[in-house]
Parts: sequence; C-alpha cells; structure tokens
Amino acid sequence: MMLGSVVVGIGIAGCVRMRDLLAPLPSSTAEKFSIRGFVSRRNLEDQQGVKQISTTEALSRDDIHAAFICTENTNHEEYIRQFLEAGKHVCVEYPMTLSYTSAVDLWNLAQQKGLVLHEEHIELLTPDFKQLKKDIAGKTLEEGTLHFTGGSLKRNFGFPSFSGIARLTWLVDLFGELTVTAASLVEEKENKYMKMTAHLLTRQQKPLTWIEERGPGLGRAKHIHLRFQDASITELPAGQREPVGLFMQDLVLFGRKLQGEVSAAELQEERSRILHCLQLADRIQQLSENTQA
Ligand SMILES: NC(=O)C1=CN([C@@H]2O[C@H](COP(=O)(O)OP(=O)(O)OC[C@H]3O[C@@H](n4cnc5c(N)ncnc54)[C@H](O)[C@@H]3O)[C@@H](O)[C@H]2O)C=CC1
Ligand SMILES: C=CC1=C(C)/C(=C/c2[nH]c(/C=C3N=C(/C=C4\NC(=O)C(C)=C4C=C)C(C)=C\3CCC(=O)O)c(CCC(=O)O)c2C)NC1=O
Ligand SMILES: [Zn+2]
Repeated sequence: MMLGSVVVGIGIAGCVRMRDLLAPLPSSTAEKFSIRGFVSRRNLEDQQGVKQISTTEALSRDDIHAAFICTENTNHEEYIRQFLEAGKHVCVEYPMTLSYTSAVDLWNLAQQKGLVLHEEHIELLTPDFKQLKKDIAGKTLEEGTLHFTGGSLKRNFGFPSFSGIARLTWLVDLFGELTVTAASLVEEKENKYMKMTAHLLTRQQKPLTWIEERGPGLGRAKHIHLRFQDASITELPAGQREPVGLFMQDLVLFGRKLQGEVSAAELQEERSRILHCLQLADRIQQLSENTQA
C-alpha cells in the first residue's frame, strides 16, 4: 500500500523533503511514500508540481497517512499533536518540541494511537560524524569540548539548547547519558549574537563542554577538542562522502519504521536517547535563565 504524505512548512527542509518524496531512492522504503500535497500558512503556487492543500484537508483525507513537519520549531508541537490525533504518522524535523514534558506527551499519544512518531536526526548520518564515531571507538574520554558556530537563526527556533539539539545528540550518542552541572547564555540582541555554554558530565564523571555560538558572519562549523587517555582529537575527521543524501537516508529510516522493519529494541533505544536529550536541553535552559536574571 502507498503511504499518502503531506509536507508541512515550505522552507529549506520542507523543499528538500518534497524533492526526496518525488524522487525516492530506488528499491528502498522511500518508494512507499506518495506525496499528495503540501501545507503552508502562506498562499503559494504549485511547488515542484505539488499542490497546496489546507491543514483541514490534510488532517481529514483518508488517502493521507503521514505528515512531514518542517516548520519553524515553535510550531512543531501543535502540528504533531493535530496530525497524531487525526491518526497520521509523523516525521518531524528536530527538535521535536521545545520542552521535555510536551515531547513525553506526544510519544504517549503516538503510542496510544499506534502511530509512528519519528524525529529526523541527519547529524547522526553525516560522513564526518560516522568517521568520528569510528575514530573514538574503544578510547577512554578524559575531557572534551564541542563548539558550534553558525549564522543567526530566524525567530521562532527556540532556546539554543533546543535549536542546537543536534550537537547534544552527538555528545550523547558518543559518550552516553550526561548530566548538566552548569549553563549560561550571553545574548546581544542588538547584534543578533548569542553564545550558550553548557557544562556536562559523563557517567564516569568526565567533563564535557558544549558551546553554541551564533551571529552574523559566523560560518557554520564545529570545533572539537577531545582528550582521551592516550590520544587527542582536535579536528573533525572528514568522512567518506556517500551517494545517498542525508534527508533521503532519514526518509528511508522513517519508511522502515512504517513497514515494521525496525525492531522494538531499536525504537526504544532511539526514543530514550531523544527524550534524554530533550531533558538535558530543558535543564540547560533553566540553568541559563537563572544565570541571566
Ligand atoms: N535546513 C536544514 O538543513 C535542516 C533543518 N532542520 C529543521 O527543519 C526545520 C525547518 O528549518 P528550515 O527549513 O531550515 O527553516 P526555514 O527558515 O527555511 O523554514 C521554516 C519554515 O517555516 C515557514 N514559516 C516561518 N514563519 C512563517 C510564517 N509566519 N508564516 C508562514 N510560514 C512561515 C517557512 O516558510 C518554512 O516553511 C527546523 O525545525 C530546523 O531545525 C533540521 C535539520 C536540517
Ligand atoms: C546553506 C545554508 C544553510 C542553512 C540556511 C541551513 C539551515 C539549517 N541547517 C540545519 C542543520 C543541518 N544542516 C545540515 C546540512 C545542510 N543543510 C543545508 O541546508 C545544506 C545546503 C546543507 C549541506 C549539505 C546538517 C548536516 C544539519 C544537521 C546538524 C549539523 O550537523 O550541523 C538547521 C537546524 C538547526 C541547526 O542544527 O543549526 C538549520 C536551520 N543549513 C545550511 O547549510
Ligand atoms: Zn573551539
């Protein structure tokens, strides 16, 4: 059976989703999707030959089974809830929500309804990350820093521990569950500049620092300083480029979940990681807001 799909939010991510749905990876679960329309709060002409439909139509049509939520982050929660309540599977661009408790609610709703709730994590699929993970396998961490820089985000992307949750996901995927010991935020609104610093500890009580820095003219980059018992890594390794795009890899994974090809254990592990990261993001926000006041 084909999985009728709708893309919600026509920014960079939404357009890429549409492109991938229109030209799925051959012989993959991505071929099971069939795009039926897109939703936008603007009135748009056809996009890549796909027609705009209303949210009401997307929620009520029997031939629509899945929604791709690609709006700015402040709207994710409301759209996810509406589509789950309407009985549709959901793939949402990270971060799923801007609070831990709302994410727990949504996972519970998906479970009650027997629906797949999938959060995109292309940062785990990048060649550089795959290589880094291989390079540090078996090494014992002493301390580390992950410093992200990037251009200013538009409004409505949420607190930086949420908009930048991809970086936190890296740290948790590499070093396991973490705790937050301190966090602060420096913001210069008039300069569109911000720098968040979070201090974390691994289960083995090793310190990790996560810095998320954004401002006009800052290039999108990650700096790492990882010190292990017998080695240091101070540069991201360049992984082997892959023929399949990142969003397409994520689409295939979502498709595999819908086809029941992902084991319950794997689903549980992923859900735990996602909720753990959102919980850390929540804690970082709380601690930062306390230091600001
Ligand atoms: N661009 C990328 O490479 C990646 C993006 N994401 C996530 O995808 C999501 C969307 O990001 P982008 O597409 O890059 O952002 P974007 O700024 O290009 O698009 C945001 C979306 O919101 C819509 N929008 C915002 N305010 C609106 C308003 N007032 N009225 C009508 N429409 C409005 C835009 O048209 C667009 O659909 C975010 O959750 C982001 O974190 C995740 C991974 C990678
Ligand atoms: C060119 C302008 C450009 C914009 C506006 C952009 C936006 C953008 N990229 C993101 C993540 C991401 N973006 C990319 C990669 C890309 N994303 C792309 O739009 C393109 C062209 C690539 C390059 C192939 C990746 C891999 C992530 C996941 C997080 C990360 O690893 O940084 C996010 C989510 C929040 C974040 O993690 O920062 C946004 C809003 N990315 C860009 O590169
Ligand atoms: Zn640095």
